[in-house]
Amino acid sequence: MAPNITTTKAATVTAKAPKRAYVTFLAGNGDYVKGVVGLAKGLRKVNSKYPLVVALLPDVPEDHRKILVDQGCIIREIEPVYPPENQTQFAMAYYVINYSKLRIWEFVEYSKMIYLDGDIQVFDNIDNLFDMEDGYFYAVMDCFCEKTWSHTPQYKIDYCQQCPDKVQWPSQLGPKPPLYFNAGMFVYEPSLSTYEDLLTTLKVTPPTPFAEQDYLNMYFRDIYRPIPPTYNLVMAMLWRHPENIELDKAKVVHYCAAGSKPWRYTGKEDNMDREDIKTLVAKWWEIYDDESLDYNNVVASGQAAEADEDKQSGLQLLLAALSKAGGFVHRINAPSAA
Ligand SMILES: O=c1ccn([C@@H]2O[C@H](COP(=O)(O)OP(=O)(O)O)[C@@H](O)[C@H]2O)c(=O)[nH]1
Ligand SMILES: OC[C@H]1O[C@H](O[C@@H]2[C@@H](O)[C@H](O)[C@@H](O)[C@H](O)[C@@H]2O)[C@H](O)[C@@H](O)[C@H]1O
Ligand SMILES: [Mn+2]
Repeated sequence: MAPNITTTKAATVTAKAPKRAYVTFLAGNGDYVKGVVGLAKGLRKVNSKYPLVVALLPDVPEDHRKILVDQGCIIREIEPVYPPENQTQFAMAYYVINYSKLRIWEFVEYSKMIYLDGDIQVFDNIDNLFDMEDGYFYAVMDCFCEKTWSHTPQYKIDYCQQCPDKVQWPSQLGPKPPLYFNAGMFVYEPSLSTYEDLLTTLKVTPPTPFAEQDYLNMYFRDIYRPIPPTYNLVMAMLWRHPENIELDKAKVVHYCAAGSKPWRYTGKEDNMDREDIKTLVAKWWEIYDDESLDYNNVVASGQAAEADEDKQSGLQLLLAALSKAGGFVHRINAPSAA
């Protein structure tokens, strides 16, 4: 029921709500900044209630930082984190910088955060994930079928957690690997004690091909809870396990397959000429190119709407005062009695 013109002062003082935010990671002076701009605009398009924090390495240039601030991002410079000296061949050489993601556990001004890679786009609102039960690490299960996994026993025997009944795990290989998540998207709670322990444990953990993704899976294996693939569509699932995917239900798309980064897309790599990939890349560019989603335009249009609202409410106040002077009070905005 709409209030009449007299208003009452809010008497209650609300307790400070725990702060929540999305967070991503940016390194280097290359084109991943486009991924982060796209992510910031995508979160705005789905009307997320929470800001996007960008944890960035010192090598991110000033002009890229300004682009991100102009898109409403909160930028936080972090120091790199390197794994112990090792001879490991990472699945991708640049994965070594991904250990720096661990710094986001230090952002304890936030009670809960959702980490999203810069090559992720959010096409539907996922703010609900912040309300999941505390004390767990939530992420989507990965797939072992791409050749990036060729170093693993599961790849060699054609075993994948996405279809555990296809190939039985042979007992001679020891226990079946625990559920394994993709570290491009996860829901977590920043904590200084966890942060310190992550860095201390890293010093004595030999690095492995999927770098911080392997490490996070090892570290959080006891509190990891899988969430549906709608929250992180790992691109290779489209051709590896289409039976597990409902593309039109994908809320979050992870452009992690080789050649799928929208801002570098040529369509030449394996699987990149698929119609669904072309559509997903086009959907990413639609958001990236949409100027109405630019932070400054959204603020400006919000200010215009506010000014218009003020004008409207000023007019209504005047009308009400006039009608009161005439002996009766208009109920403002009151829906006409049915
Ligand atoms: O040169 C780089 C490489 C990686 N990243 C960040 O690290 C994340 C993980 O790398 P990537 O997504 O390429 O790994 P993938 O998911 O494709 O294995 C990226 O999404 C970016 O947020 C970056 O900022 N600059
Ligand atoms: O540093 C290791 C990276 O490992 C993961 O990417 C992989 C993984 O998804 C494989 O399963 C795919 O086959 C592969 O294409 C993809 O690059 C994370 O997405 C990324 O954030 C980061 O942790
Ligand atoms: Mn990624």
